[in-house]
Amino acid sequence: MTDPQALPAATPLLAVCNVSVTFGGIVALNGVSFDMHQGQILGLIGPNGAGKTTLFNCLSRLYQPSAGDILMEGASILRRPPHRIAEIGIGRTFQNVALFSNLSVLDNVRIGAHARTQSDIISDSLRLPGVRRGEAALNARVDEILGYLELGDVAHNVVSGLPFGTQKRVELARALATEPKILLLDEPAGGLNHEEVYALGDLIRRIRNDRKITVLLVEHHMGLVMSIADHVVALNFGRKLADGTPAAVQSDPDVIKAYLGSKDQ
Ligand SMILES: Nc1ncnc2c1ncn2[C@@H]1O[C@H](COP(=O)(O)OP(=O)(O)OP(=O)(O)O)[C@@H](O)[C@H]1O
Repeated sequence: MTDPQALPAATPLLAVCNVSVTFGGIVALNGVSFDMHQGQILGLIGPNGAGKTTLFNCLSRLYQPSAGDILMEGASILRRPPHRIAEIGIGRTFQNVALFSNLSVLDNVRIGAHARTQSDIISDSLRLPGVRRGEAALNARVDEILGYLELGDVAHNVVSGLPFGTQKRVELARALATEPKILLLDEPAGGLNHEEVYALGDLIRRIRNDRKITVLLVEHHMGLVMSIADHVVALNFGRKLADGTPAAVQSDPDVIKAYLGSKDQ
């Protein structure tokens, strides 16, 4: 967990600084900047093609910006490969659920927890005392998270047989098992019904409140974003259009115009 005391008050947990991304001739992001502070839920919105996924992919290190920087606790993350972002406290979920579908819920969550262990193959195979202690701590962490997300009853079920909404919770559990400081959620409401979206909003808020995890939410479901975000950043055509409280962004004339000109809700 981030200790807010550890950072100077003015240092954001995450800073997106003038980030641009081009694909051939297409400018997907054009000089986008914003800060995220510890404990915030930040909603990233914008009509189709605005650049949300591109930015999300830069944060999770799948894309490399052509200009600009992304700082986590003041240090650039841009030389870090995607499989090493968990080490610095960035966890993520995927739009269409990316679990090991033939493995159990428990094994999927253990894989997330392993991303944070210090063990290596030699000490693992020798079963050194430090490894055994690490395993016990890992098992306790996984059990706690399964309980927290009410997945205990399906812990030994194979993921592919579970309803989509449950699979999404397993993905969240796997991301939480990496003990993130920031959780990046890519359209978590996609494919969920009304009740499930409501429960998801409640869960995201609880995760922030109970576990002190900062959340970045890329989401088309405006009701969800506006009900749980403390801060909203709106993009359009790769540029930042607005940045402020949900109420301020929702009533921003440029945001209204961008949405009225699109097929989004
Ligand atoms: N891999 C890629 N190659 C070429 N162009 C891309 C690529 N990814 C995104 N783009 C383009 O970059 C722009 C931003 O796309 P992006 O997917 O980031 O928008 P978005 O806001 O996530 O849209 P949506 O809400 O529809 O998912 C669009 O013009 C898109 O066509």
